[in-house]
Amino acid sequence: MPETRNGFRRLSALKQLSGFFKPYRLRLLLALVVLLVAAAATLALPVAIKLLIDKGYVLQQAEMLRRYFIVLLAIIAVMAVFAAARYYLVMWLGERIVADIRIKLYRHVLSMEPAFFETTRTGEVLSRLTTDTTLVQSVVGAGISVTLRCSLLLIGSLIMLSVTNLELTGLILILVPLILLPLIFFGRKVRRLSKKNQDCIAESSAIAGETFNAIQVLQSYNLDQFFNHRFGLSVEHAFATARHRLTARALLSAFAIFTVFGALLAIVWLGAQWVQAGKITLGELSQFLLYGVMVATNAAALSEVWGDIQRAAGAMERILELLHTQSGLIVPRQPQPIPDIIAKGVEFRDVRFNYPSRPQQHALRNFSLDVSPGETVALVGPSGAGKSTVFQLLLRFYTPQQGRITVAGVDIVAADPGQLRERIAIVPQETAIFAASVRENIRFGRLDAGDEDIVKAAEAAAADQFIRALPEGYDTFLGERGLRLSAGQRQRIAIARAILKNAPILLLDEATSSLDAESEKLVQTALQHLMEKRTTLVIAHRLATVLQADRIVVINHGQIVASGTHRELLKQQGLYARLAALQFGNLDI
Ligand SMILES: Nc1ncnc2c1ncn2[C@@H]1O[C@H](COP(=O)(O)OP(=O)(O)OP(=O)(O)O)[C@@H](O)[C@H]1O
Repeated sequence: MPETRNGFRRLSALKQLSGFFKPYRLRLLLALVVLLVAAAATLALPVAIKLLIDKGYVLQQAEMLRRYFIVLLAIIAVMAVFAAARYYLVMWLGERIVADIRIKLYRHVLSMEPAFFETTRTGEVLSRLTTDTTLVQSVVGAGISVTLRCSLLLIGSLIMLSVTNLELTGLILILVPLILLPLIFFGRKVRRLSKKNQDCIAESSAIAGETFNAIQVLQSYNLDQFFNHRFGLSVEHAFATARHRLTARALLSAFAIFTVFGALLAIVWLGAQWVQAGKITLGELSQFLLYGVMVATNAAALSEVWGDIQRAAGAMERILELLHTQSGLIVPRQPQPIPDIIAKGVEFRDVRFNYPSRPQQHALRNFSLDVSPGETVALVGPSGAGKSTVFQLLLRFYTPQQGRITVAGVDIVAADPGQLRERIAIVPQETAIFAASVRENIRFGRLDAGDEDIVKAAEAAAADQFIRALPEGYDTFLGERGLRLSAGQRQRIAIARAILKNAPILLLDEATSSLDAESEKLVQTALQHLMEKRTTLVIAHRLATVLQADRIVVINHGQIVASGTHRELLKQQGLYARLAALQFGNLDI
């Protein structure tokens, strides 16, 4: 029984759906009314048929017959109209609520701090956004409707049965569970087998996806035979599980048809004898049979939908867990405004920080750095020294455990993170290109920018020329399946984006990938434009950049170990001299 108890416990997750129903209370009420009317019409049908047979046919009264036919037609019309209205209203609610859940989930996930994405796999979040919400939709839409309708019809037809004939009702109450229990048992087995079948199909799709992505490697190593065999095995495995499922399903239908119709036959046989003996009328027997069928079909539908509801409750549980995850970023109630024109620059004062996932290891410690307005400071240090961490903290993706960071004299913890990020433009090492046109991709720097501003930004980023040479110029679609840009071109798009943003602070993570001399020159020119009159922090990988910087700060093990100009630092013969020799090669400048 623990599975059932667990099932009931899980159902409490579905209760939380009521909050999502709130804005649509009127529609919900209307759906319930429509549901009731449709159920009442369905329940009235056997009574009308009984009257038609007994009063119309048996008594051979033409006028009566016509009248009952009209009543029957009216009942059928009400059933049809209200069933359609019920379907539309209930399914509408399902679609609407799931759309609301999706929007809320996406908004929530987007507001999470980067630490959340370190511990949660993107695939998992995506699956909650798509698969889990679809499961919930099946319940909110069809599931609730089926449960309510079938419960109403089951109870209604049982009452009507007992009113019609108590003895036969007793017989039905014995027969229905006898038929249903094995059917439910078999049904579960079939469901388990179809899940297994789905998993096998998913596995073969995964193999196909993997090979299509690596098609060049696969062909160059002549691996087609190998993967043909592997894919074939996986498909055959899926076929074998499908065969199992089909066998079980076929047996299930044979059993269902035989038992259901057998039971009906038994009732008809018994009923026919009673009709002959004058115990009941023919109409009563027909009415009884119809209610009997209603009891059986609705009980079957309810048992079927129970599994769906449980699965949806599990999905809802996972969705709620995600919705209730709090972002670690604390936003002050009354944030201190950061002035637009930064007269005081950026200051790190005695900052100590370790990433949440590595509490023992300081990514930065005793870190103090002043960057004056308009100054360019180059950060240099070995891999893992903490250079990117400086950026992460300044953007307030994380909060330091000790010390403070101020921008224009305002402690960033007291500021609104949105406003803080408005004041900062970042050019990362790897440019994110979205599935949109070149123009839109640059516009992400400032969403309200006009087309002219975009072209100007692209010109300043030395990107205009290559963009115009693309098949559709600025309207060329970039992205996953779109045109591929070279590394240098991608960087210049990112620079154009940052120029368009026109923020007073610039964070620049220079790409380590080497560009050819021509692109290198273009990117450097673009960067010069970008750094003009901005307070700039740059993680430097190129000699030209360090030479241009007002100051170079050398970081090692999360601490500043030296600072000065290129020449000064070279003279000290310390870490910088060694790094520079390795990274920049020729130092005779
Ligand atoms: N998200 C994270 N979670 C845990 N530890 C991290 C995280 N990001 C960086 N670190 C660790 O913090 C330290 C500083 O990393 P950081 O990325 O700032 O170095 P870096 O100087 O930018 O290195 P590189 O030049 O290789 O990019 C490293 O030891 C790194 O392993």
